[in-house]
Order: sequence, then structure tokens, then C-alpha cells
Amino acid sequence: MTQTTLTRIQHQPHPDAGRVLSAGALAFLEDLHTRFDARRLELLAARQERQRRLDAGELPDFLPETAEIRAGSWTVSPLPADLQDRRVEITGPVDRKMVINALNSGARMFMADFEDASSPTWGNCLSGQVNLMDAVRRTISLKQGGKSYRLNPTTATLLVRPRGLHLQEKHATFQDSPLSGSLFDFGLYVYHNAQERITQGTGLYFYIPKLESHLEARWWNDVFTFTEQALGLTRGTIRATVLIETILAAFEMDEILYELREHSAGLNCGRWDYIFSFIKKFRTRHDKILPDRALVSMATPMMQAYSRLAIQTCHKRGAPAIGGMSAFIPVKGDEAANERAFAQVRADKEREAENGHDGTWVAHPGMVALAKEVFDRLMPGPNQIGSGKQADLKVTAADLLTPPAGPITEAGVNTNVDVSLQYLAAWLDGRGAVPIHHLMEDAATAEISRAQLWQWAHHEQRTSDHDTPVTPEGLTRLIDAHTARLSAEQPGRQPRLAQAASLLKELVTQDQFEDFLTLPGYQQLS
Ligand SMILES: CC(=O)SCCNC(=O)CCNC(=O)[C@H](O)C(C)(C)COP(=O)(O)OP(=O)(O)OC[C@H]1O[C@@H](n2cnc3c(N)ncnc32)[C@H](O)[C@@H]1OP(=O)(O)O
Ligand SMILES: O=CC(=O)O
Ligand SMILES: [Mg+2]
Repeated sequence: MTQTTLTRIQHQPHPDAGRVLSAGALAFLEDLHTRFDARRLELLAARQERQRRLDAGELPDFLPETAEIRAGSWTVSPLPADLQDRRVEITGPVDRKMVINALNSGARMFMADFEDASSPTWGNCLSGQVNLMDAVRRTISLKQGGKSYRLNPTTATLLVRPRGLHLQEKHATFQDSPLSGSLFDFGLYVYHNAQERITQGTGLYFYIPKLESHLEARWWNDVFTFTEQALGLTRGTIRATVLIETILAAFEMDEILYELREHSAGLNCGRWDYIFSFIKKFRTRHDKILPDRALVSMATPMMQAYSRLAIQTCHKRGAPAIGGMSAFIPVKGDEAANERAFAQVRADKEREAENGHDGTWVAHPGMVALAKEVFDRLMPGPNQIGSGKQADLKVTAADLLTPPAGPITEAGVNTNVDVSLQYLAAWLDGRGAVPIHHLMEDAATAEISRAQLWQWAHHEQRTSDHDTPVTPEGLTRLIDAHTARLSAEQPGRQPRLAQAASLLKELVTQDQFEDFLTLPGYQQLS
């Protein structure tokens, strides 16, 4: 560990540390840590307490104590000019090539992701900050694979997603306690780029992941307000779009916007973590078992209720409601499969635009033009905030809590094992987003796969097509078989696949449900 003279933060060495972890940056991180980390830990403890109540049979509902906020006629602060039109947002990890390609992709926005799409190795976290610093200053370039990469004259507006509240940064400590991953990613980006952003006439824009309550939104709002004061920024320079990607947050959308009203840039429907959260929060309930992952689509009534409620809530408050990510990506070398992938994305984006979303996410530059064409056609203005769409919608707690019916199949079980294994192996390698079977897989999609295996075994489900019981012993055998197959297909990867297999066995066969696969995974990450 290296200790600097000005702060009590210690950190592991790294070639990028000199630039990123400057004395001033460390002092700012220390300030954030000492002011906000104890409350973060209390919020995490409150999640555990809520889980105990859910395990005992309580179901979420709209909060009686905040009824006045829901009934009130407030709005969020007006949006800055460069957040008015967000029709296509590309997302991707903070890898140097991806950052350049995403900024050049033709999308209006780019969300640079320290979260679902990133494996939080020390190297990725620090080089990600360097890449963003260079991108903000427009000096970013790269020569790789015989190609030269640099920014186009016109680029996407940058949004940054820091890690969720549950994640720590073990490579940097304060009095032997790890720093918060959220504060580390947020603090470094804001510290290094605030003045540059102001000079460029724009702001500091964030996506906030995995919130479970409006009290967590309040914590972020306090972090933003303190940061603006500490760095001499005008109130509202920091703007955040909150992902509604937990079942609990779906019941507190108004309250989350209200807490952040001076800093809000709306909400987003993070569908993959939302599905994962549904499994996780209702782990003990036999009436909340989900069918095969492929069947829990945005077209199901439960997911439609969620996305329409997000649109209604945002528009009532003058805020944008951004859609989510279709996992289909272009398929090289198979025209028919490629056409099917594009048709899937088109249908998803049309549903979102027709429902009233103000923009959407794509996972790949190849999908930008398609999503833009759909939103240009169905959303003539910069957004649909004043469109009145979903204004008369009535969503009940039951609408949000009734899972779609459908089978659990042999193929569903096998795909979950295969995808979980391949994803965990990639994540342990330091890659947080990977193509598997022509789908984008990241931490959120992989969470669904491994959580379903646990849920189906824990609740003694049987496959509908072969009547095979899903059991811990059966899953262990299946994981071994898939590991052997993948090891044969991918020479040299056996040790990493074996490591992934061991982690996956633990996750799906243990009695207790593990809240995030990234928590035990991080213990093995360098
Ligand atoms: C649930 C959620 O949270 S969704 C949001 C988080 N997830 C993500 O952001 C995933 C984003 N997508 C990706 O990471 C990638 O598209 C992957 C991993 C799925 C596939 O990536 P690849 O295998 O590199 O795809 P492919 O080979 O088709 O890429 C072609 C080119 O597009 C680039 N590219 C692909 N996806 C992206 C992206 N999202 N952003 C920028 N560039 C991209 C590649 O770098 C490559 O560039 P090159 O031609 O200069 O070498
Ligand atoms: O972050 C997005 C999601 O779908 O999860
Ligand atoms: Mg997510």
C-alpha cells in the first residue's frame, strides 16, 4: 500500500495511480468517505432488515408515510439543454477503445459504465478514470489492431455510472476500511472533470444504479450537494438519472425523484437488474417463481406495468423516462440470425417509444441507427414529457408483483448454467460485458441466470419438458458437465472455468441466497 502525505487514504500501486490518485483527489475522497460512508453502511443494514421482513411474508406497497409527496404537484428542476433529447443512449464499459467508439457511435448519449458492464479490477477502475479524463478533454486516442482511434468532431454527451452502494473498493482504504465503490468512482470523475465540464458549458451527469429506497436517493442527493459546495459548483450542475431496477424502488419512484429534484435527470427502466431483484427479494416465496429467463420479457404484464408507471411518474414531474436494454446484438456471419436480432431490438424500441419513453439504451454501435430511426419516427419532439401518454394509467401493487406464468425447461436450466459459467469466467478475467450466444451479457443478466438456478432448486421445481427435478446435486453435475465441455472448446481456459464453476456451485447450491454474485466474486478479483 502507498500512503500519501496529505490524506490518510492508502492504496495499492498502479501505473495510472499517479495521475488519478493525486493528493487533491485523495483528499476529496477522504472527505466523501468521512462524511458519507457511515450512512452508506446504515443504508445497507436497512436493506438487510427489509429483507428479513420480506422473508417473513411482508409484501412491498406504496408507502403511506409519503402519500403527500405522491399527491403533491411539484416537478424536478428544468433539464439542461444537453439532457432534453436523449433518444438513443449507448452504454459500455470504460475500456479505452469502447469509450472512443461509443462517443463516436452517433448516439446522443453515452453512459460510461463502472457498474454492470465493468469488472471492478483495480486496473479497470483506474484506467477507466484516465479514459474519461482524456475523453472529457478530447485528447483520447488509441492505436490497436492496425486501427487508429480518436474522437469525431461531434460526439455523444457523457454520463457516468458509478458502482452500486453494496460494492467496496478494497484497493483503497481509510484507517483499514475499504472505500465505497460508489464514492470512489463518483468522486474521482467529478473531482477531475468538474472544471473542464463547466468551461465546456455542460454539467456532470450520472446514472445511479440499484437503489432500493428513496432514503438511498436522499444519500446521493446529499453527496451531490456537498460535492457542489466543496468544488464551488452551482447547485444542479450535477444531474443524475436513477435506474429503477429493483422491485422495491418501483414503489418509490415519486419519492426518489422528489429527493433528487434539484439534481434529477429522470429515471431509467433497468429491466435486467429489476428481474434479478424480483427473484432476490422474494427468495422465500413459492408464489414468485419466474419461468425461463427468455420468457420474462418487457411484453409481459408485470414488466409493462413497471415501465408504464415509470413513464407516468416521470412525466408528471417534468422528468424524462428512459427505456432499457435489449440484449440482442448484431450477429456476424449469419444473415438470418442477424435479421432476427434486429427485429427483436426494433420491436422492443417501438414498444418503448409508443408507450412514451423519452429515449432508450443500446448495447452496440450497430444498433444505434435502428433505435434512432424508431424514436425519430415515433417521437417527433425532443422527448415525450408533455405527451400525456400513460397519464390515465392505474398501476396497483398486484400489477407489479404478479409474475408472468410460463415453463421452466431443460433448455432454460442449461442456458442459465452455461451463461453463468462463461460470464463468471470473463468477469474474473476482468471483462464485465461479453457476447454469449449473440446476446449481450453483463453482471445484471448473469445475476438472473444464477439466481434462477438457486430459486428453482430451493423451491424444488421440475422441468416441464422432461420432468427433471432441479436439485443442488443435479446442478452440481450440470455445472461439471458444462465446465468440461467449455474447457474442451476453449483450450487454455480450464483453470479460469474451474474457478468460475466453483463460485457458481457455491452460489446456486448454498442454503442462503447471496445478495450479489459480485460480492464473493470480488474477493477473488485482483
Ligand atoms: C443490464 C445493463 O446494465 S445494460 C448496460 C451495461 N452493459 C453494457 O453496456 C454492454 C455494452 N456492450 C458491450 O460491451 C459489447 O457490445 C459486447 C461485449 C456485448 C460485444 O462486444 P464485441 O464482442 O466487441 O462486439 P463486436 O465485435 O461486434 O464489436 C464491433 C465493434 O463495435 C465496438 N463496440 C461494441 N459494443 C460497443 C459499445 N457498447 N460501445 C462502444 N463500442 C462498442 C467494438 O469495440 C468493436 O470495435 P472495433 O471494430 O473498433 O474493434
Ligand atoms: O442496468 C440496467 C439493467 O437492466 O440492469
Ligand atoms: Mg443494472
